[in-house]
Amino acid sequence: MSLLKINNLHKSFEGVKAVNDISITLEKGRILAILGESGSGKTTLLHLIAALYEPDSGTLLLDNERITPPSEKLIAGHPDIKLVRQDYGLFPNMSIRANIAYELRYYEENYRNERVDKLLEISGLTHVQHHVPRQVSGGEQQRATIVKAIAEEPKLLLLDEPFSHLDAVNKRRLKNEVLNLIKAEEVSCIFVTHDVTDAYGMADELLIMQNGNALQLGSPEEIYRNPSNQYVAEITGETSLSSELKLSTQHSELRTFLRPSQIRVSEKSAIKGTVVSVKFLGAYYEVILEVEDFNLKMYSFDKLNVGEKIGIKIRQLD
Ligand SMILES: Nc1ncnc2c1ncn2[C@@H]1O[C@H](COP(=O)(O)OP(=O)(O)OP(=O)(O)O)[C@@H](O)[C@H]1O
Repeated sequence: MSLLKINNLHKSFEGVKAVNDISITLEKGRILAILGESGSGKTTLLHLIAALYEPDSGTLLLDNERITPPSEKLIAGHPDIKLVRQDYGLFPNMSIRANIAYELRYYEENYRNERVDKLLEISGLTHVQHHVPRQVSGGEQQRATIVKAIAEEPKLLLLDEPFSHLDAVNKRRLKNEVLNLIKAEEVSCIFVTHDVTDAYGMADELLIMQNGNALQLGSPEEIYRNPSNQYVAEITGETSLSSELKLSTQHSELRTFLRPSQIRVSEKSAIKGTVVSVKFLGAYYEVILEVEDFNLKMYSFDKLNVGEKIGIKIRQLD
């Protein structure tokens, strides 16, 4: 069942089309990532969904009811939609527990205490509940901000660059924790990011934006395998080659891009290449191979040597 329906949404600022004719449907319980580089319109779209910006045109429905735009309300926003901004938004002098309890201040005390206990538990913050925000880590602050936002059980949680402050290890950990939180609370979620690795493993759906336009919407896997153009291919992962592929008539059906993982060593293959460079990347090596007039990027678990001639096979992604 669809929770959010956006049709032909437009928003311009002084002639700049920040959001240009965007349509999205989000099913209940799903997680959508909006991916785009700086200035592509991600934050504007999030603010339109949160009813914090006035759309120029288009419709927004939550559970089949129109999301009332700011011009028709005294206070902008929607009670069932919570937006978590890039700054943490915690009260600095209140404990983590008090920060979360504040969201439930209008509820009866017993319910409030029980709910806060549950939120602390599912966010793994029970042990730091009496600390003020500066006494906890960045990841813990971010989790506290997110549980504050879901305290009142919103239907839709919007996260603006939720992982941008964190180093790689903490980012991986927080992604798992946020995913568990969202699933435990059965909340639907839209988050924006400029880094596709934030979306992989977390988002059910992915929207690629550029200059206010929606370039492609689909599952991360579909888009990775079948990007609609070179830009989408590049923003969703590494590409092996950026110009037209004319390696062999046998492969003429291949698209104009290749993923490094499509290229495999095959001694018997008629396609031969020379290793130009080898980079150690931890679990694998990144190898640049000169094939005919092209430089192809591929991955190898075995160390290859610069100057070595190898045969390669190109496989389809789907
Ligand atoms: N309040 C505003 N007034 C004028 N122009 C704006 C305003 N908000 C956004 N814009 C413009 O709209 C376009 C989209 O901006 P937006 O902040 O939505 O992009 P973004 O993808 O979220 O970027 P970032 O990743 O840098 O946050 C940009 O060209 C931006 O300069």
